[in-house]
Amino acid sequence: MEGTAAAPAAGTVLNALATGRGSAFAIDEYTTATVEVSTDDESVTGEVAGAPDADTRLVERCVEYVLDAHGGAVGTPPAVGGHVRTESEVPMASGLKSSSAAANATVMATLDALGATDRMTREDMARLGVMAARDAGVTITGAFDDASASMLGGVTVTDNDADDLLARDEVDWDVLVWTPPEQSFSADADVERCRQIAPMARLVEDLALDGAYERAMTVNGLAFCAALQFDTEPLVEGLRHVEGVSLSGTGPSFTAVGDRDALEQVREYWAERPGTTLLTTTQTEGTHTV
Ligand SMILES: Nc1ncnc2c1ncn2[C@@H]1O[C@H](COP(=O)(O)OP(=O)(O)O)[C@@H](O)[C@H]1O
Ligand SMILES: O=C(O)C1=C[C@@H](OP(=O)(O)O)[C@@H](O)[C@H](O)C1
Repeated sequence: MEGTAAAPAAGTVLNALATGRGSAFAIDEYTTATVEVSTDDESVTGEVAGAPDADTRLVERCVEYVLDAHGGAVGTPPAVGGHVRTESEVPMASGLKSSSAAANATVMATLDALGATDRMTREDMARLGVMAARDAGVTITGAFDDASASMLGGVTVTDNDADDLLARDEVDWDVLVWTPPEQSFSADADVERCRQIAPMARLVEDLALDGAYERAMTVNGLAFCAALQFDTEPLVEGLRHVEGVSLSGTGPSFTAVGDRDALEQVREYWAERPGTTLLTTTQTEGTHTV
């Protein structure tokens, strides 16, 4: 029994490391998971296409959680083990929510393999991936902001302490992403410095809950570049042409949002920097079976 699902990456409106409240928006770049479940082999294994040394504990834990909850729900005999393989357009540990996309795709693909996608709401599928991310140690707050944006599509605002969805909205932006060649694992972020800018994070939250996402993400970008010691110059370059520009997550990627012509101009600055630039769009459908 095999199932496949694709989950979008996301960019940041509000990084949750300061207050536990975060906001993110889905973008049209995907991680795909294919899961084969077994009724006799109890092992759960994982692989990442093109990255033989990648840490597969997150996606294996996702398969285990779904099998525990629903392995016996549909077929007899029950599914007791499985193998997951992910393929990704999303660079790992670059601030573009590769972990949330991998978890969401794996949870939904496992349910698909069991013929059980109607047994959980999509919000709860995202919560299961968050539990797995906490177990695997790849997150600070659980990152329900990123997980919910990737699972539901559009923009979400969340309370990551309670895994509570405070708001969801749909936006239609072009999105420019600059990804420097370095990696920055969320689990290694300087949380103490982030907490010191909590008053700014609360302002960003108010703006996001009022629907002023672009202004919100720009304030987020200035505040978190300061806290996490990233260069603010990419933000200043972006603000010449668009209203929304930020460091994404704990970096090192930056995103800018607006219309295509303006983003083409920003791309000229960002393309001078090491790494890659990508023009994409927001995504409203969220995670889906393939
Ligand atoms: N395609 C994938 N397949 C399996 N696990 C993945 C995949 N992408 C990311 N991960 C997991 O997520 C971790 C990176 O998470 P994180 O540091 O939060 O980066 P990001 O900001 O991209 O989410 C990786 O070490 C790995 O455990
Ligand atoms: O681990 C976490 O709790 C978080 C990591 C950050 O994202 P990245 O994983 O993209 O760095 C941040 O934006 C998010 O709000 C919470």
